[in-house]
Amino acid sequence: MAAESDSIAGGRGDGDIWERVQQCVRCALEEARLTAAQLSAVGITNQRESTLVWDRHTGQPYHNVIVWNDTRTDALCEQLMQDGGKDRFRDLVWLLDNVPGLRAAAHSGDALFGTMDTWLLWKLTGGTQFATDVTNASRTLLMNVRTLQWDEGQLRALGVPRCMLPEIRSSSEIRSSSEVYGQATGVLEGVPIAGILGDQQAALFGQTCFDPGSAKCTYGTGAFILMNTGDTHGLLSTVGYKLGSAPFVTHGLLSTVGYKLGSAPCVYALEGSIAYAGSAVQWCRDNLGLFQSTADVEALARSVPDNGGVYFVPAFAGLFAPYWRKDARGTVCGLTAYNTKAHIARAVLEAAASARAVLEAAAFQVTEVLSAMNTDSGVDLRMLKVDGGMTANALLMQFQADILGTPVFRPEISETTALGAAFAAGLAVGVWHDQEELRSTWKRQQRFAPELPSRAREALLHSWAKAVDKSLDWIDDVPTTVSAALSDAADAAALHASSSPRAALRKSWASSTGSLSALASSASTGGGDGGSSGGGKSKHAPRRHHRHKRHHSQQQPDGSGGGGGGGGGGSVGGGMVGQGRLVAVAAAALCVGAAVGVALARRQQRW
Ligand SMILES: Nc1ncnc2c1ncn2[C@@H]1O[C@H](COP(=O)(O)OP(=O)(O)O)[C@@H](O)[C@H]1O
Ligand SMILES: O=P(O)(O)OC[C@H](O)CO
Repeated sequence: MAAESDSIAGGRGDGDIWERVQQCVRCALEEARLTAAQLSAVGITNQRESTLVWDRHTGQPYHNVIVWNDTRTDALCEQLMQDGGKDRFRDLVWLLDNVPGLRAAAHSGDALFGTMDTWLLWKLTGGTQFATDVTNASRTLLMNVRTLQWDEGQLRALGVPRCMLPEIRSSSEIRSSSEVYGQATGVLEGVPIAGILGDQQAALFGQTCFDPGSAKCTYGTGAFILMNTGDTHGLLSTVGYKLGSAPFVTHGLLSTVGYKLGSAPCVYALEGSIAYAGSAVQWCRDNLGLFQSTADVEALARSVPDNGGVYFVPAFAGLFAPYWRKDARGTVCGLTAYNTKAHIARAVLEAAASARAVLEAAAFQVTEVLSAMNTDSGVDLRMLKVDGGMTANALLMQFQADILGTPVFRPEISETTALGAAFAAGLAVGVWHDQEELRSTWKRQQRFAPELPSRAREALLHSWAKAVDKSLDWIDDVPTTVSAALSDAADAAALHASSSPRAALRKSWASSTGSLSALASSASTGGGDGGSSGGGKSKHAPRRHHRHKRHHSQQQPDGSGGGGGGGGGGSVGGGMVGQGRLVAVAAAALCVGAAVGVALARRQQRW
């Protein structure tokens, strides 16, 4: 089924993923000058929520992968919410509803469901092992986070047959060869697969955030902050609401599974997710052509002393934590009346100020999530451990510390996600003896201390909050482009009944200027040219009730879209020296949508 066109956001052929994972494993082995036979164990870590359904007999997927930030299932979510649920797992239900014959195949036991870890485990073991770990299972919202088993009530409510779901196991099958996930075949022939962790939980583990209150932020495509909350699912006192077996929702954060080592109690975590972080930098590079490579953003941003009053809210597919607003859209604020079109053209070409704003946006978002976390957990964060591709950017890291008012620690190994998977697998087979030993391997590469006076910090946060406010309330039932207004046949009658496409566009414009009622009335008399672009103290757009039926401005013609282009090029690397005679190398094979952390054991060699 990989023949269907693959868009970055809309899905990927499974064949691509499997092929690329094998390629990356080969590359990792080659670079490390090792053979599979020299490996002690392999751990799998993966982009979470991304979903695949395949035929158990042929191994053929029924559909492309639906990745975590795909918005094609928005309408389904709306429907589920109206039916009384919220945050229910949507991707599998969408597939069951939309792929011809899939529901019957699911009920007959022919169709298997998995997140990418399950798919890779199944492929690596020649189709003999069908399992997932608690962290990945928890992201489907089909698992009961207390019993750590599939929730029968939830399955019934969503019409998901139990027989298509994998067995749920721990994240690290500790010290028993009979308990590892399975033995690999093919490219990793004979190697025990001994650990599985969703990528963000793997980073938490790789950062050795083992104590309650310790937290990390991974800056990749999105940015994900996880704080260890201990072995009791204990945020009940601050719970905002809870529905079914879905995680508890507090201040826009999710209580989720952190990791589970063998038969030890499960460790939980509080999570704040930000949809666009590194992907906003990619957007500047690819869609605006502001610079050649993502690393160039730092020099461009450093070429101006500050953001010049420009704020950029990358709400391309709405805002995730702590807002969870699907109606928000990307916004650039703070352009002044002094700017001419020449300034705008120059700004688009050089974009120094906005490049800085893009970086700062990531830091602002993380700061907000951490502030919500402090409130919910009752623990004040004293330091933040960071990892992921964006942490190469020292300007961003310094700004993060400044705006947070808390030191930021960058480790020697920034591919902490792969490292965490290697740790989980290595623990299982005895490469490391315990978590204390893992903790002792964590090395700081740089500490970024906050330098910004609190007065300045507060001023910036104030302006950021205003910018966020301006990004809200953008998407409603009215199309925002001429083509959407004209081509939406289903809406034509309604539009003609109430107004014209011209009026619809004016309405969107009015919303953007915060003067909806004035413009709506001028539209009805045929007047109004969009109003003044200049001064005056603009008030915030009036809040309206939204039904969010369609997201015209975001979706692609195929209904996909909104994704941030998760994943990215492969990267292989990361080295560390273990205690004693064994040296462990975490080799990350990052593919579109999937990553394999390989724990390699080798004697007396430094990497
Ligand atoms: N020097 C840099 N400055 C800012 N962003 C960067 C830099 N280098 C990489 N990035 C961003 O980091 C992201 C890749 O990080 P990575 O951890 O590999 O993400 P993922 O695991 O989601 O694929 C990309 O979105 C890229 O734009
Ligand atoms: O695409 P990433 O690497 O930012 O991570 C995706 C997360 O796993 C989504 O839950």
